[in-house]
Amino acid sequence: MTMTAILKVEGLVKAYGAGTLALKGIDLTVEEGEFIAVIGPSGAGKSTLLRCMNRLIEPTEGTVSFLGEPMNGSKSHLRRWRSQIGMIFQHYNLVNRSSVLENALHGRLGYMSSLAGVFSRYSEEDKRAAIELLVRVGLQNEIYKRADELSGGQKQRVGIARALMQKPKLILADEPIASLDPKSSAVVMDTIYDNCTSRGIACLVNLHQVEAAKKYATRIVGIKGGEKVFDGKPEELTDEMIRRIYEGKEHEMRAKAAAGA
Ligand SMILES: Nc1ncnc2c1ncn2[C@@H]1O[C@H](COP(=O)(O)OP(=O)(O)OP(=O)(O)O)[C@@H](O)[C@H]1O
Repeated sequence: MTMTAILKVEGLVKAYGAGTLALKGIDLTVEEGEFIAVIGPSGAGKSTLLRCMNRLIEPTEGTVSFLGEPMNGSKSHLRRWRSQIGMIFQHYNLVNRSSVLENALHGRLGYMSSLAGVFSRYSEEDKRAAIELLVRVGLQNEIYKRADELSGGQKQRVGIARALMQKPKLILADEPIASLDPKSSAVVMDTIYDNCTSRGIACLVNLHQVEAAKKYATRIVGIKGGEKVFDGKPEELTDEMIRRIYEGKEHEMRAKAAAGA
């Protein structure tokens, strides 16, 4: 049986202005059911890669295809594309003065007409689904609180519920636990992992923490200086390879591995 590629990146190059070549020709395919961790030192290009995948950043060269279809750059295509890819951010990107429930419902915006979206006219079905998801991520007592009343770990779980509300085929998470303490990090990673695997959602997550990558990922991709230097199973990621990926920035890896342990 051949697996369907969810997302395919070919020859991806990103230059910021004239000076910085952040990605130097990356090829990467995300298959159905995969939970991929992208690791690498700061400045390696992890965020740039993920943002090119969702077209938050325009690649300089190369193609990105989603479910076999290359992104054509039109507004309607971009809208449809983004509605099927859930995003989870390091700093949560919630609307602070809105309720937890409203923030989760924002995941439906990509599927609504602009007018219904402007007036937040969510269907009863969407509201029930949002409440169900918020219960599932452990926020049953926070549903009507304002987002800014929550702890970091709780905010990130709202971010997860919002992404799941899109009923996405793929979730892209950009350092989802970089701002969290170890205990909240574990809860957030468990929540992402359980929900993606039980719903058949592929996931690609940028992580600083090598330990967390090894614990959750079905596949690990190592990025260094804008190039893919490792792509394999967690058990194939040797200490020597980890040293190579973080060469010259070992302090970062150790500090962050400890935080993720
Ligand atoms: N908007 C930008 N303008 C110019 N250069 C940028 C911009 N964003 C990123 N860069 C540069 O591109 C390179 C890759 O950055 P990127 O943020 O993708 O790395 P990263 O691996 O995600 O790092 P971190 O773990 O610190 O977030 C770095 O050299 C960075 O300085």
